[in-house]
Amino acid sequence: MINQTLEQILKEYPFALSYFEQNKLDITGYEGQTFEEFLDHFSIEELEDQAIDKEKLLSDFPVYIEQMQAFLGMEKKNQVLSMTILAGHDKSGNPEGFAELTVLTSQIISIVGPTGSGKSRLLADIEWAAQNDTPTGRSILINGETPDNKWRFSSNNRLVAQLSQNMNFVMDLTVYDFLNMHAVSRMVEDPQSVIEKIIKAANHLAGEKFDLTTPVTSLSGGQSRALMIADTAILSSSPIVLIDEIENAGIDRKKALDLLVSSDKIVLMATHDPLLALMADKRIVIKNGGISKVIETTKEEKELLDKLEKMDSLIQNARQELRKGSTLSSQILE
Ligand SMILES: Nc1ncnc2c1ncn2[C@@H]1O[C@H](COP(=O)(O)OP(=O)(O)OP(=O)(O)O)[C@@H](O)[C@H]1O
Repeated sequence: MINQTLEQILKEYPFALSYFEQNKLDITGYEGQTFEEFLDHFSIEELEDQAIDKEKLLSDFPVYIEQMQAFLGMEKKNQVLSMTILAGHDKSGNPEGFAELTVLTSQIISIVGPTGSGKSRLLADIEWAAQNDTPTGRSILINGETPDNKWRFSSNNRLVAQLSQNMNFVMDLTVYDFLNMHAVSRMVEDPQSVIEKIIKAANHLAGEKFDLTTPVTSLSGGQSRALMIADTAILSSSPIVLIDEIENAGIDRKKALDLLVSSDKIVLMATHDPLLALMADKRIVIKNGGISKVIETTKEEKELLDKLEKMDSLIQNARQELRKGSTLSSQILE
């Protein structure tokens, strides 16, 4: 907030105007400046004449905003706009090959590296919002600051939604019951329409269709994945989605990522799949437990991705034909 202009602050917190009024501060004409810049425009004489205590005004301001928010019942809950990883060290104790990495909402970051190199450890550091208290020594910032403890200790305010490879349901519910339970616990206004939206999105991702009456225990691996991704994108309050390998998930991976990104999530995925790795905006390369570098996906790689996607769809078609019991011919390459 301290870096926001007065105009931005008033847009977000209209009641801030009364703070300025109470303190007899006329901000007219200074809307494009920060509060500190505005206070800096007073001359020493003016500060003395008007008994303006700059330091106190600045430090009281966020407290006032917080108190007013709580009073008005509009506490900011899950507004995460960015996540920053501050470097730690690899398994041998050497510093990581980057200093800090900030990821914004709607960005996708892939994590690549050999088996056992520490991909899951990085995801776990993020999930736990590490504060130099895990084997890697990394720290995680949210919106540029040390995260509030609610992210670590509250079950309602989960920072991270994990989508892991195995999604085996053990409960005896229909898809409708499952979604309804989630919608009610999230206290959404119109559960019915949210449920409709999720099942539609899930079927858009899944190879074989299913409906609300299907018991969750009889969903295929791909269907349950699709359901969880749609549920996470549409109903979960967690701003960060961590995906551990979705290569063989039997879903349309591109559509799945598009859906998550369109819901303003920060998406990080550990993967060995070139298609997924290149769909990301950046990729983190892990070696020996440390991030050795962060690569921005190049224009050439994005062009290559187009070609790889075409090759991939040929393979998918071949797979589809085999499933149907067809005999394959070189025609599938056309
Ligand atoms: N910087 C580090 N310092 C100390 N231990 C680490 C570090 N990074 C990872 N480890 C440990 O190394 C082991 C392997 O890491 P991890 O399971 O994250 O690898 P992975 O890349 O996810 O492997 P896979 O691809 O097989 O899933 C874990 O026990 C993890 O806690």
